[in-house]
Amino acid sequence: MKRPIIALDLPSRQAIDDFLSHFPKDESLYLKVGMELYYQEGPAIVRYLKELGHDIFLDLKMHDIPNTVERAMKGIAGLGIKLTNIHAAGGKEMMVAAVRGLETGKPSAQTRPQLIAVTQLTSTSDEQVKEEQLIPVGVSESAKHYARLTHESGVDGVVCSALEVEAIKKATASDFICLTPGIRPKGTEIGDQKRVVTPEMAYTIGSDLIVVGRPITQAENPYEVYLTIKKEWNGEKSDANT
Ligand SMILES: O=c1ccn([C@@H]2O[C@H](COP(=O)(O)O)[C@@H](O)[C@H]2O)c(=O)[nH]1
Repeated sequence: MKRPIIALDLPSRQAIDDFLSHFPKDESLYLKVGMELYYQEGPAIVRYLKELGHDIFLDLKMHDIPNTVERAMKGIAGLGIKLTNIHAAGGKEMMVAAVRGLETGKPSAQTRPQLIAVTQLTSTSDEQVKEEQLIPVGVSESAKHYARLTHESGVDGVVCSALEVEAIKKATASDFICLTPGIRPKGTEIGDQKRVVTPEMAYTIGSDLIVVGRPITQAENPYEVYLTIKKEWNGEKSDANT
């Protein structure tokens, strides 16, 4: 069964321990360590979560000059993470350098972590793309364009909204990874996200991976909500939908 990736947008190891105490100890989770946690706890938090038996998506969204990104990727390639990311807006040269950094930095016995690039953040609206980024084609076309550049750079996939998955796979390849945040079960608060779908829609559309944060981390019973989302994301009817 596919696992939704849980975004651990929490401030400390103590907060993580409290959160994970809601889950059975022997359940292996796919966890996202993002900027909030990594900037507080550093690489030790990744090693800690791995020791507990979890898989890690290290979401640092690197966006800098190619040399800096290559060296940073080289540094994280040995952490044993499954997946990490960059911003496609950094350009092809930067994306190629990121892949090279992961390849040269990985321990020889390991496969390199998968790399994906953010196209347009799921918190970005069509208006914002047109008015603030001065991209007249709008958010969906812009996301598709960045996905093409990402594919041409030898990167494994993209972060996009599930709303763009079909067009992106058509423009790249069916096995090009589409990871989609902006997941909101029916009736939950959207917050700052703009391009959202339910877990069930993400399943129907064909997202390869979904990331869910606040609907799980801020729930009264996180494990129950996690299981409901996991069911829907695997195409099973959940009680919430019957
Ligand atoms: O386009 C993007 C890229 C990354 N994210 C990250 O996903 C989670 C979503 O959290 P929610 O609480 O479910 O909104 C968060 O960690 C973001 O940094 C994204 O939302 N959109």
